[in-house]
Amino acid sequence: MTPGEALAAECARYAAMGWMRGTSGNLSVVVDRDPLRLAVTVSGKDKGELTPDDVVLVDAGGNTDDPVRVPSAEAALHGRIAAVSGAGAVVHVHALAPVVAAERWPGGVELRDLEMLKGFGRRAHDDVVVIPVVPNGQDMGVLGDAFEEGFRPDVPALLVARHGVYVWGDDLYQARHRLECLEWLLRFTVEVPSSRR
Ligand SMILES: CSCCC(=O)C(=O)COP(=O)(O)O
Ligand SMILES: [Zn+2]
Repeated sequence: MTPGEALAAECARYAAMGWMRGTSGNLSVVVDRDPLRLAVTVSGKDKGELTPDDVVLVDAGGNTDDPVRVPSAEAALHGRIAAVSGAGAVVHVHALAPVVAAERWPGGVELRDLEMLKGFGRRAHDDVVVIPVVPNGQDMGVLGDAFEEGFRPDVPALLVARHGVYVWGDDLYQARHRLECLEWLLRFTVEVPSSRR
């Protein structure tokens, strides 16, 4: 499968889950590590209807020399996450539970004692996972600096307040599995009163 085919297929899956409403969300895969180059989804299109041609090659700063396609407005944050974490794929969706969780716990969202933590690469018990939250903004350099400040190699996710969630992994499939488990964990956390958790 080409990067374009894989990105379009993953977008269709997330869109069907209601996590890419409107034209929201963007995905990327690393196609070269040195220098870093990523294939990222185009900006402003319905991500449930992408074709394999709707991807753009960008550098670590999100810049492209493609004369036609416009990369995601968030391509530079994908580049920063891939550079800092070593991830091979970065996914960003606008699912609701991550945004509600970030709103309630702007200092970071604590997760513990849940079996689904294993799907996020952590232990179900005797472990506390804190998902960092950064303020939203339109400057990807500022967002990237905030991400890097709170980066921990054992937490492959970032919540952007009033915006959405980023998750990454070795490839699109690991990123997807982590995202699906994290969304479940965050939904549980916002829906179940703290006295029951
Ligand atoms: C209604 S979506 C607003 C922009 C955004 O947050 C997003 O994820 C999509 O941006 P892109 O440039 O990748 O289409
Ligand atoms: Zn977004």
